[in-house]
Amino acid sequence: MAKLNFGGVEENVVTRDEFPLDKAVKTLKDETIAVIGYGVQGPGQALNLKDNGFNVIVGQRKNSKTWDKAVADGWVSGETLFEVEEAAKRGTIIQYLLSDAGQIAQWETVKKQLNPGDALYFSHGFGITYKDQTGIVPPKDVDVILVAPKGSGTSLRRLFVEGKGLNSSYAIFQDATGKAYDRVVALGIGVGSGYLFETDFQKEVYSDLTGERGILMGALAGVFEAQYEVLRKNGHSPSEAFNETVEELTQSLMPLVAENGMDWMYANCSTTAQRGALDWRHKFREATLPVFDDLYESVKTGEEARVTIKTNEKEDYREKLEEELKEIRESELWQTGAQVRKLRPENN
Ligand SMILES: NC(=O)C1=CN([C@@H]2O[C@H](COP(=O)(O)OP(=O)(O)OC[C@H]3O[C@@H](n4cnc5c(N)ncnc54)[C@H](O)[C@@H]3O)[C@@H](O)[C@H]2O)C=CC1
Ligand SMILES: CC(=O)[C@](C)(O)C(=O)O
Ligand SMILES: [Mg+2]
Ligand SMILES: [Mg+2]
Repeated sequence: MAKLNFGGVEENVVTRDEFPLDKAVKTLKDETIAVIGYGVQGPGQALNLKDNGFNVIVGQRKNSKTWDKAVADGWVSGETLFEVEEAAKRGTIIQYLLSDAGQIAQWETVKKQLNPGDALYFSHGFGITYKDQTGIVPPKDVDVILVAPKGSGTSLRRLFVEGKGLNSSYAIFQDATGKAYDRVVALGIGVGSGYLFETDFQKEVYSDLTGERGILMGALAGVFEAQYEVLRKNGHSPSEAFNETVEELTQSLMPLVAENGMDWMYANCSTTAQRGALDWRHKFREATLPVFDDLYESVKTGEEARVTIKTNEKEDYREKLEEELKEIRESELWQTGAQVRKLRPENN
């Protein structure tokens, strides 16, 4: 493990130089990795591990869309693709990648298949941290570890195919075998992480729930809508409002931030933009800080977990979700977006 300096703060991280892929493969050469669940993270992690030379099988409910997706991706029924229970039985490392609500529903089944010395792996601290609500309490004789890729499973796979990668956090909740560290790091490198930073299950879930409800998804969508509305009610066309709110951000400015930081993006904009943005930055920070404080509190008290579990365990969850996404998709803002995307030079 290396200590690296992040803006003046030292952190424990694991890099690929220190723990190369061949070392990871060697570490897990006698293990069978059972990836349980083939939704978003499942395919990304399972396929990356397989292509990196690990022994991988997939566990998924038969007669489901995702079973068919696994078959289409090359997993073979009875050889590398099994029902959840059978895969959990065969695995020595159980990657528990059902949806967080699905993990609650399947826990008794999976728990029965855990043998002493196995490793139970999560990509989220949710099940363990909110154990009072999830009932997920692993037996004492298994390792309990976490690798949480900081992004969608879709990006994890896409970037891997392009020879790039996402960063992930890793954590050890329980080290029953004395091998938990080697196992978790080998898996983190195996799923295609760039570097691994250390965390614990609680910090992972608190930061992740804050991030996705905040700037990564919730705040992003809300702030887009607010600015778009102000432009529209002041007589600007949909094209003008969308380009000035979304398109310029995703196509021009965020790639600059990704490449070289916020100051560099500012440096590549006009002096007029710089002056105004530098002033308004403070006002936006002050306006949103209390909302972020509320959000963090709601995560910490378990309220966010409660709401998530309650809605996600309903039978018609997927249908209800689709209705809400449809409302966004069919709004003027995002319909304009669809039209604008078609008109990008590379798309026509
Ligand atoms: N979506 C993502 O890219 C990310 C997800 N994670 C974490 O990874 C884990 C997996 O998440 P996703 O891939 O998004 O899950 P998902 O919502 O795509 O579902 C995964 C699988 O769970 C199965 N499933 C759901 N309910 C079930 C039930 N009651 N019984 C049996 N199977 C059931 C589905 O068929 C699907 O194959 C979660 O802990 C999540 O928080 C972490 C980082 C990013
Ligand atoms: C993609 C990711 O890391 C999220 C947003 O936290 C999630 O899908 O849960
Ligand atoms: Mg998340
Ligand atoms: Mg996340």
